[in-house]
Amino acid sequence: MADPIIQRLEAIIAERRSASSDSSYVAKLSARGRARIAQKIGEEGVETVIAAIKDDGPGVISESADLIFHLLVLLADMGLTWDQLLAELDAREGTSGIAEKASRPKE
Ligand SMILES: N=c1c2ncn([C@@H]3O[C@H](COP(=O)(O)OP(=O)(O)OP(=O)(O)O)[C@@H](O)[C@H]3O)c2ncn1[C@@H]1O[C@H](COP(=O)(O)O)[C@@H](O)[C@H]1O
Repeated sequence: MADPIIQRLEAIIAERRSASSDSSYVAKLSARGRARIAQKIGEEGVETVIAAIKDDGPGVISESADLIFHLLVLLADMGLTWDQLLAELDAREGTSGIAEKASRPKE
């Protein structure tokens, strides 16, 4: 079960997706389409990497929060949930990382 803050954010994002783009960042970003949402995840990921390389702990926390927020916006756009993501992690628990990689579908 998702953490309460994640549950609240999922509910807020679901509600804000259909708000006015003038008053809501979620609505504005969602209106720009899935490719733009996905691009934001890439941008926030790069900003997290840069903060990590600079050994900037508060920066990593802040950029990671942006990253998770934008991931939630993407999941909502695709009709997916954080609980599904947690279930995937849960299914991997206790397996070796090497074995897990070998069991993944080939890309
Ligand atoms: N957690 C967040 C959150 N984290 C980051 N952001 C926004 O994400 C953006 C990231 O900054 P960037 O500089 O990369 O992007 P930008 O220049 O603003 O926008 P782009 O044109 O580049 O896409 C900023 O505008 C932040 O305000 C967030 N916006 C909203 N939320 C949550 O979503 C809720 C609903 O927000 P609204 O949709 O605005 O009502 C809020 O109450 C918050 O709880």
